[in-house]
Amino acid sequence: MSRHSGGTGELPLDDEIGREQEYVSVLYQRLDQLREQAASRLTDELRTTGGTLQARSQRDSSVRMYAEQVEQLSAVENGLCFGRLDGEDGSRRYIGRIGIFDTSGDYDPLLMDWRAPAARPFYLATAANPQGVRRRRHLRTRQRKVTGLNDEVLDINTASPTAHEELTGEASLLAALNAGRSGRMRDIVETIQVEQDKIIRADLPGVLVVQGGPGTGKTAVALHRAAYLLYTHRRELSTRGVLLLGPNPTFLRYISHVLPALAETGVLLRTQADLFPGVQARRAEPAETAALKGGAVMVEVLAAAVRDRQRVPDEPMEIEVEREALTLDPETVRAARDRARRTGRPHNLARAIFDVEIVHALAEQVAERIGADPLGGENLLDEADRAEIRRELREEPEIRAALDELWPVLSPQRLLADLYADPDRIATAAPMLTADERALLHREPGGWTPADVPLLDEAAELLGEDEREAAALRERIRSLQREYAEGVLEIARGSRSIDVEDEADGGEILGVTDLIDAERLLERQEETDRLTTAQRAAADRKWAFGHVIVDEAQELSPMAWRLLMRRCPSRSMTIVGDVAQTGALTGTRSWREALAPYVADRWRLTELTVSYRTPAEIMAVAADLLTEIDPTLTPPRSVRASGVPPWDRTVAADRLTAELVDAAAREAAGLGDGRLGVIVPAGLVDELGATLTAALPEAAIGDNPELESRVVVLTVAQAKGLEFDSVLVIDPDLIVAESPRGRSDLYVALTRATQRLGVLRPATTA
Ligand SMILES: Nc1ncnc2c1ncn2[C@@H]1O[C@H](COP(=O)(O)OP(=O)(O)OP(=O)(O)O)[C@@H](O)[C@H]1O
Repeated sequence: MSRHSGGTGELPLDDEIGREQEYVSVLYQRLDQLREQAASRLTDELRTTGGTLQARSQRDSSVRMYAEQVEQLSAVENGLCFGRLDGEDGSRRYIGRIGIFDTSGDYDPLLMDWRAPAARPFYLATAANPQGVRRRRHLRTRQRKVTGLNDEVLDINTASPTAHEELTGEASLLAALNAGRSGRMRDIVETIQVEQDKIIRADLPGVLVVQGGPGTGKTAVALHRAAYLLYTHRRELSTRGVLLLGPNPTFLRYISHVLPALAETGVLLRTQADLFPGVQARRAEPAETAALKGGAVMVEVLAAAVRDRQRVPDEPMEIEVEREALTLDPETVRAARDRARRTGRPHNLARAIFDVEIVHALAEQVAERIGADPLGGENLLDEADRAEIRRELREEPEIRAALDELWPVLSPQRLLADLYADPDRIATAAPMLTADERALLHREPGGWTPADVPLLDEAAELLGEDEREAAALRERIRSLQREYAEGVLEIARGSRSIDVEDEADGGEILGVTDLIDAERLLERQEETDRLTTAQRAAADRKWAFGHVIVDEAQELSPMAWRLLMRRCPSRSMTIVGDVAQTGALTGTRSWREALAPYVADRWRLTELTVSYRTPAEIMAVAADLLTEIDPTLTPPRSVRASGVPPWDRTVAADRLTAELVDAAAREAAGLGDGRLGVIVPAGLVDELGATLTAALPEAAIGDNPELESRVVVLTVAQAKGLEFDSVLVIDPDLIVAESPRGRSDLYVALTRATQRLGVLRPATTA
């Protein structure tokens, strides 16, 4: 394989770039036309009023379609076209982020979507297996300008002996890997590698596990797979949606630009904390409590907690109805409870049965009293009279209060808050836990933790939906619709629309936002649901996604797996993670164990083996640690060396802060346009963060730090999945000591750098 970063051997480089520029300029002209068309159609649709219900519904779909088109066409502006394939048969195909056709002629493809089957040789063709390709060309562009190109001629006879045969587009790949980091993840669409492509394009059905060491591109692959699946299975997935679950909000922000840049806006990005609609779980709690709540034992605890709310009184209960005393004895209540339980319905739905039984028993008492024959004959009331008595009793406030006390209708939040707040309730529901464990569950109400979310979901299943839940869903949908309507207007305003031109021409046509505001647009959309699938899915706890992708999946607890499986009854899932990086106590060390309860052994394992992030010098340090974590695990192979050996310095404990400030300032000065990550023990983050921000005002710190800052101070939990050009790891021994899976945490910390790593440790005084 021969490669040319300059000329192609056919034309001088400048001429070749000039020719590519002509082609790329045509593509951008077409992109502009398409965007303007979509924007003007959107504006037209928004102006349309009235009509039949069907006409309105049609218009609403058009509004959504054109709004999405405008967004997508704007998102692919950068790097629209990045490659070219020259076939052995003389054919030429340009590859890019979306497909563009020549509508003036025969609908020839001007640009082929990278996900189209015919674009695949761009990623797979090698000199040994050229797949009909003579030459692969990578085009480099800045904004709309072609700035360079790299060619690979796929000819086994001229293949360079020094080239890595397993890498495709090596020069472009290395350029991407060595580029400074920006604090936002970038897509890898220009340089996807063979082992990654196979995962991205794997079949939709079934559970696919992607195991790979740090920096092997798991997150990148997960995101590109989402884009590929939406393109290839658009019809199935556009109605059910795709969920991508990530470990924390900082991580989601880090990856949030990738899918839009691939023209895909339909994927719902969420953390576990956000998976119960209406709850934002931001409360903190100790790792042991979270671990306990994540354990499968909580299924039993919650079931018992629900049963505990179905009460049988110890003594007969007196209920006064219109100055007459009725009595509910424990046997009657027990019989009603058993009957309601035997229906197998969720608690809130079984309440109706319980009510019928109790009211029936009380009505019999009333009937006995008022229908008794003074002559000692049969009761004088017939069935119709008794039915009337039951109807009246059901309306009696005293009786309703008694029923509410014995079998209250509960929301998941109520059940869980009451349980946590009361040691007696915990003791009744959790006899299988130790006293210490039970004490961990006890807490005052006020907010939810991420570990509570799967429990709320479990509780919702046990309790069943009640009217309030349905009403809350309607309200959430309405508020989302309002946001959506505002979003559409933003797009119409932001796009280059005909309104502006018309006005410039002195025309009288009003701009779209003069004609309608978000509230009115919302009203017009009331009858039909115009939300995107992702938005509706986010609002609805029971939504069944078409595909679920989990990143950092090793962190999920058994309770979180249960929740996720409920959201994906089709079991079409991509599970991405690294069992060597597990930080959570209830996280998994074995995919088999985690998945067995749901799919037995019906899942496929794929592995990524090459680290694109971590240079060989840093990987060697991490590999030693990996052997300590689990000698059977193999570290990934680094794709490159940086030539910079990592350093590891021990300093006097009282000098740690000063040395950190010096090292951070030194690293920051040499960063160029890159980023520095300072990873510190959770127990020191406030103290060291404060010192560092005082010395380096550009440093960011906090629960959800700004990753685009040049220097970011974070804990390992926050750094999960992220990367920086240069990384400082502070007090590794404390990182190990303070966390339940300490060495795995340190492994994560040591593998975040793309170029340079330094470790600072305080000397022990012993
Ligand atoms: N084919 C590729 N071309 C260019 N860059 C790539 C490629 N594959 C991976 N990378 C880059 O390597 C880095 C690591 O990728 P990613 O974050 O997806 O790895 P990961 O396996 O999820 O890592 P971790 O387990 O540490 O979270 C990213 O900067 C990503 O863009």
